[in-house]
Amino acid sequence: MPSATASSSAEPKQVSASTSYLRRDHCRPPPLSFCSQINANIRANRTLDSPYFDLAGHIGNRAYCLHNVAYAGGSDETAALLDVGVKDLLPDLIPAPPVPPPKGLTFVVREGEGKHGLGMFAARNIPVGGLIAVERPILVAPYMIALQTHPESDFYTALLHRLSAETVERFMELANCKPASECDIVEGIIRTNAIAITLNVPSSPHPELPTHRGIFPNISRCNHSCGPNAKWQWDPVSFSLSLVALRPIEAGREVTVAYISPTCSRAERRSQLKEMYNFSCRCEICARPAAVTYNSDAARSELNTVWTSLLSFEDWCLDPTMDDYALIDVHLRAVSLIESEGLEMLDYGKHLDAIAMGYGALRDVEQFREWTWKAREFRPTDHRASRVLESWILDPETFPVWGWRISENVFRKD
Ligand SMILES: C[S@@+](CC[C@H](N)C(=O)[O-])C[C@H]1O[C@@H](n2cnc3c(N)ncnc32)[C@H](O)[C@@H]1O
Repeated sequence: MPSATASSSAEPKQVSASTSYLRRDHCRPPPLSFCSQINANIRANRTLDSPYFDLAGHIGNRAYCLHNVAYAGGSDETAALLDVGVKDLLPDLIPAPPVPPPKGLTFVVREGEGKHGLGMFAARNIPVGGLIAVERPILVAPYMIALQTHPESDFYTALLHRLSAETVERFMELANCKPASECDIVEGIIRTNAIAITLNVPSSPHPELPTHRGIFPNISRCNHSCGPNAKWQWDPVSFSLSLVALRPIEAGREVTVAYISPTCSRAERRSQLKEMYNFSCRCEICARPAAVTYNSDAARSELNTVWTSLLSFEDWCLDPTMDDYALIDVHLRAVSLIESEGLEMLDYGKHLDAIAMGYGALRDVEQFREWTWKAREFRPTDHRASRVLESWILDPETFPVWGWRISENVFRKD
């Protein structure tokens, strides 16, 4: 296993773009009982928004191809298993990432003290919003390919044959949390390291079509934390995944992401991680004493519903019977819970914006400036937004909803 890997040192061999088509009999539907089980799961999954999903129909209409993605001016290599229709919709040449990879060494991959195997560690101080890595996937496959009757591993082996020896070696060095009794090594590596990505293709009438999984040479090395200090950002146009800091990360600290939704209870999180990735989570949040965990579970459950129970800014502006601080207080509470739980991934920036906006609507110059500054600090790399926020700090009266909650309330109809 590599002991240290620089973000800028990956130089895989270039392979020419090519496509080969798989025989259609690879797409025979699975047995009925299996279909009903998958149908029930997909129909119940509200994020897929597919209440009438029919697996047999889905499989019957699918034909897959193996394809080497071609990148403009780049040396990255990606072997992809794609639905033929999806492949036809992708451009022949994928453009460069909108933001170039950070210059110099931002991380190293090494063993940590936590006995999590290898992990990513900050090689220098990284500010909030700082870019830690930008990478192209080594492999891409549809999220639903597990449903083929043809052994899944055959597809993956065919994909690996399309990559250079160095890239295959890097892939084979990735962690495998699956026992041999469950699947072969290649499939185990994919299931351990896959990150969900969405391709730029229309989702209707098959909402599951854009969803794929990608394996990344370094970013897949990130270990999990229930209070992660970084997040993934996938750009479907440039086929690139960025790793971005959610809090300042000191040099030498481990960079972590959340593999699962962090808003469920400690027990639920641990059971999901055990089932999906076969590990007992050793993150700082899980290691806290029982009394803290009790409050933490309650805080996460509250954060899970904060947006659904929230009144709108317009309603708050309109209703003179409502407390002036009703809306701001909800967002202040969310910010305090997020900070104590290390959950900046849960719309922290949106809560900061809402608080600043609320104080602006109340014409509270001091608080407006303070919270607009916090909102600006949370997204230092978004230069356009920073300029706008700075101009409002300098001259609050230029803020578009300045004073809307008081006196000449523009929403009030009477
Ligand atoms: C995607 S890999 C991460 C990189 C991996 N540590 C390596 O050596 O390549 C996922 C595996 O890392 C380990 N892991 C990740 N986060 C962990 C955590 N919070 N506690 C314990 N083990 C963890 C588990 O073995 C898990 O199956």
